[in-house]
Amino acid sequence: MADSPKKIIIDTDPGIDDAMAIFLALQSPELEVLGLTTIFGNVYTTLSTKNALHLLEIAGRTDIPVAEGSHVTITNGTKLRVADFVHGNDGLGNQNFPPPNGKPIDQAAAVFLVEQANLYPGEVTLVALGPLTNIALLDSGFAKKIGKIIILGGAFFVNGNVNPAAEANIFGDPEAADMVFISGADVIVVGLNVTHQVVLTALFHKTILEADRDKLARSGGKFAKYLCQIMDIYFSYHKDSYEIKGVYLHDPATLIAAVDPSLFTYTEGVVRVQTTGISRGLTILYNKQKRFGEVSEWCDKPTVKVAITVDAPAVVKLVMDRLIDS
Ligand SMILES: O=c1[nH]cnc2c1ncn2[C@@H]1O[C@H](CO)[C@@H](O)[C@H]1O
Repeated sequence: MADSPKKIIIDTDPGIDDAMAIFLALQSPELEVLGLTTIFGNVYTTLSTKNALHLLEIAGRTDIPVAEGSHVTITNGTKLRVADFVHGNDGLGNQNFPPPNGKPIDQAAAVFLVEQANLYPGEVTLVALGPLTNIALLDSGFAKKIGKIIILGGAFFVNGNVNPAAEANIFGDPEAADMVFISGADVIVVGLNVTHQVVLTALFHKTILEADRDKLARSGGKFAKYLCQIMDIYFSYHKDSYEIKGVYLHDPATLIAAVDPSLFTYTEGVVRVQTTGISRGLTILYNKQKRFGEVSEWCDKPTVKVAITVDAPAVVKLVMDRLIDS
């Protein structure tokens, strides 16, 4: 008998690549989406919630609940940095879609997460695609009850994307991220060192006939077409910032780690987050290759699994196939 699908909750800040990851999840028979929880990051939380509801309406999956998350960081910070220059003012490529008809459920994200983890102890995978505030709000009981947390965040041994030190999700709430990394939960972290290898190619000159973007546009896939409609700004941001003819698939690659973790390799160690100074948001992995003599902030802390390599062609193929076949 086939395994029953893996129950997942996606904590998200949609976001163009979040939209892609949400659609992918809905297209993956290996997964059952229990709900979406929202957070600030690419946009403010209120807009994340609207976008999550909108995307579920586009998908015809209004049966899936959306629980709104925190509007402030774990330290009550309100000066949030959102990435409208990456995703547009509306988070979805400046398309001015009509507001969604649906509403979030009455439960806050943190309450919904605890309820689902209690309902299915050890069985729920939380895929965290934004800053980690909602998860840091939960106590140690949650770390024990949740099956796995797969996090898009950090930059291990490479530069960040907010500045040379910090990746955007960790930079959004460094204190929260540090709490989650040492929470003792079964955590997998997928950082920029891996997601920057997973590129969806674009046609910018006529010699690349079979760019991924064109295959999506030419396909009849409902999700592929919708994504092509919203993705222009994401492509031009990558061209301007990185001079690449394509886009990084941060959120979709992380979602694929829930579908098939064997497409990645991992190293295990303690991860801490720098919370002060010019390197605020820096993720530091202690890989345990040396036993240090002095007691430090890395001693006796639970380890997490950090993705180190990825079968990028296989991940891109899975993403493409599932969006085209929709
Ligand atoms: O330069 C950037 N600043 C802020 N957010 C970014 C930037 N580039 C990409 N992302 C967004 O942050 C997550 C990965 O770090 C992804 O959700 C991506 O869309």
